[in-house]
Amino acid sequence: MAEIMTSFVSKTHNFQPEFEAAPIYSNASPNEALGDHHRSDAYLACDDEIPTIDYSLLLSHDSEQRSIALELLGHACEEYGFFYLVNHTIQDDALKNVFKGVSNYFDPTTIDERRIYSKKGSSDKIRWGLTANDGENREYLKVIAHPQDEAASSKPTISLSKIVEEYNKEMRKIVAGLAKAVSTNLGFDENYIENAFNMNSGFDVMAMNLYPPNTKAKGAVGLPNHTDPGFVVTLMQDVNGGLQILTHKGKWINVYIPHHAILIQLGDHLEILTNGKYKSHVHRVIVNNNKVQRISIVTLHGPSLDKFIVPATEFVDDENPQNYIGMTYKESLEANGGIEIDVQSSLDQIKLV
Ligand SMILES: O=C(O)CCC(=O)C(=O)O
Ligand SMILES: [Fe+2]
Repeated sequence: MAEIMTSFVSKTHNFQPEFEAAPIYSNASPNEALGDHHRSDAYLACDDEIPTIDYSLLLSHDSEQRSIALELLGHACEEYGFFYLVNHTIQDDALKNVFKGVSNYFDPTTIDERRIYSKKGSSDKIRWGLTANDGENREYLKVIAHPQDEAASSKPTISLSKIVEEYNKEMRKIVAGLAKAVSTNLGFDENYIENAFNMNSGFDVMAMNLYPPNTKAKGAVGLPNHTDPGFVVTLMQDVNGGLQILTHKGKWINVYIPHHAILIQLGDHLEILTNGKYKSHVHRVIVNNNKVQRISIVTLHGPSLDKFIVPATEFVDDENPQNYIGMTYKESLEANGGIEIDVQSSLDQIKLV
C-alpha cells in the first residue's frame, strides 16, 4: 500500500503542469472530461436518458403542477432509483466556491497534511484515502457533516469545515423537501420519511472525491461497483466524465449531469423501508477516457445512527413478504466489518432473498 501511495503521490506532485486542468465547476457538458483519443471498449455504457425532476414544482402551490411533478418523481424512484434535480435552491456562486475550496484542499503539495486522516482505528471520525491500482484510482476525504455533535469531531482544515457546514445546511433543506415529496408519493403524510429515519438527527457523511486523469491512473476504474447506504445520496461534480449507473433492467448508462443540477440516488435504507419498492442501484466511476481530473462531492444522507430500520408494514403482505431484516443504521454500517465513517453498503447482509 505504501508503495502504491508513494508512486501516486510522486505523480500527483507534478501532475498540474502535465495535463489540462479541469475547469472548476464550469458549464459542464457531455464528455467534458473525455479525451479525444481512442475509447476503450471495456466498461462501455450507453447514453440513455435519465429522468429530470423540477424541485420547485414539487413544492408548488399550484396543485396541478405539483401533482404532475410528484408523478414524475414517483416514476423516477420506482423505475430508475436516480434522477437529476433541477431548479433547486443552491445558488451557482455558492457551488463554484465549494468546488474551489475542495480543489484547494486537494492541493498535491499538501498531501502530507491529509495523510493524518488515514485509517487508524474503529473510532475514526474522519477518513482520507488514496488508491491507485487496477481496482480503484481516487483520492478522497470523508467527513461527518451532521448531526452537529458528530460533525464536531470530524473537522479537517478550518476553511474546508466551513464549506462542509454551509454546503450541508443547504443540501439538507433540499433533502427535507424530497423526503416530504417521497412520503406523499408513498401514500403517507409528508412527515413520514422524516419520522421513519429520524432525519432531524440524521447521520450525513460527505465524501469529496478526486479522480486523476487517465494518464495518471493505474487502471480504468476510478471507483468499483457499489450501492450506498442511507435515504438518498446527493452528488455534484466539477466536470462530466466517468460516472456510470447500472439500471434495474441491467444496462450500464453514462451520467452527464446538466449544469447546476444535482444527481439524486436512492440509498439502501429507502429500499429496506419500502421493502424493495424503491431500490438503490449499483454504480461505478470509470476514468480511462478522462483527459482531466474530476472532483465529485457526494453526501450520503442517512437515518439517525440509533434508528431501527425495517420494512414498513404497509409494504409487507402475503404477496410481498418481508425481504430485509431490521437493524439500526449504526449496525448496518458496521455489518460488513466497516465503521460508521466508511459508510459502506451492507445490503447483502440485510437482504433475505
Ligand atoms: O464520484 C462519483 O461520481 C461517484 C462517487 C460515489 O459513488 C461515492 O462516493 O459513493
Ligand atoms: Fe456511490
